[in-house]
Amino acid sequence: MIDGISPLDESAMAAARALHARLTKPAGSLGALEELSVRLAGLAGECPPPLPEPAAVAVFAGDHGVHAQGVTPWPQEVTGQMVANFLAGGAVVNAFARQVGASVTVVDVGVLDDLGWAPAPGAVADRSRPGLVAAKVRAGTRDMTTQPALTREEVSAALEAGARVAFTLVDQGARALVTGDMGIANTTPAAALIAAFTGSDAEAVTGRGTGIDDDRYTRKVAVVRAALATHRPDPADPLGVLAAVGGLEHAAIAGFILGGASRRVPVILDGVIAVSAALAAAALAPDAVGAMVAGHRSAEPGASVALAHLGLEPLIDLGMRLGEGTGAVLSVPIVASAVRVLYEVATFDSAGVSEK
Ligand SMILES: O=C(O)c1ccc[n+]([C@@H]2O[C@H](COP(=O)([O-])O)[C@@H](O)[C@H]2O)c1
Ligand SMILES: Cc1cc2nc[nH]c2cc1C
Repeated sequence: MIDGISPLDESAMAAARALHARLTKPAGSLGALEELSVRLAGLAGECPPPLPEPAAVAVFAGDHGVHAQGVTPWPQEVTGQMVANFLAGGAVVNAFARQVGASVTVVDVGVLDDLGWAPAPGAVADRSRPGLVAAKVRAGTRDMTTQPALTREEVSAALEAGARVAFTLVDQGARALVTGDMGIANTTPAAALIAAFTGSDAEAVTGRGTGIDDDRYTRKVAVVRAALATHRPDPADPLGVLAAVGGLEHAAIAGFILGGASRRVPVILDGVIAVSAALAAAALAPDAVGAMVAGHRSAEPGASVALAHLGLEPLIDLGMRLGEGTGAVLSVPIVASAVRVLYEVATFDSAGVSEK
């Protein structure tokens, strides 16, 4: 899969730039949307590229051993409880997805709760619950302050689970993939991943997550710093970084991004968890960045550090810090509009509009 991720197609991008020059608008007047549509043409290898519809959100859920260090005020069981809420259609991501016509798939890669998947003794597990992909690699990570959060084998399994979800959604007709995450405490591994891949200081990339007071924030920065000092993760070894200080949803989202990139389908990134995973995906396959669209700028400081490292400008900035895929889902109509211009806008010639 990684070997199949190749650079953007230069001739399709040149065709999109040439088409933009003939459309009835001043050159450059659509700002970032112009370069986005050019990039999507390069990704698809054709101009115009396919409209990025329908979009499919995958919410990857996992729990975290580092929760024991007091990095979040929320109890761990909220992760599993929110999975149930997603499946019932009652979370913010469900409302936003309905607004833009996107599907929501929930993927358990590491929730502590068995979510009803553990078969009763002697019974065969019923894995057919709608909307939930049962792909638990293990029930939560280990505490990264005392040992590596994951083994390399567990990281590989989560990467593969994420890629499989991307392949399935594309096979089912999705033309844009949207990353979502749910995991109480997961902004701590996200910060550690961003520090490891960008070389930034722990304090510059650690934020307040769901919302924490100054005491807890100080502890959270110290936890990130201690984990990095203990494991000294090597950014040239992305699996090793994910194993040392990552999370199962972070690894699965990295695989999801790589899966989408290998199918040359745009992957719209949500907040700090998604962009920390994107750093791992880019370290594994640098050309995967061509498939990444930064849906929004999360309020978490690490998100901006990661986006700058990836060279991505987010489409919207509403001060959001929810996760679930919510910020990325809001950007789906913007991505679609960028492409629609290439199909529907008249040229100066066809519309009889004078050029300057
Ligand atoms: O997407 C973001 O940038 C984001 C920022 C802050 C919090 N979150 C969400 O909040 C949870 C993690 O927050 P915390 O404080 O427990 O680390 C997890 O479920 C994330 O989806 C998400
Ligand atoms: C209620 C709640 C909803 C969430 N959605 C994503 N992260 C979350 C964290 C909490 C605490």
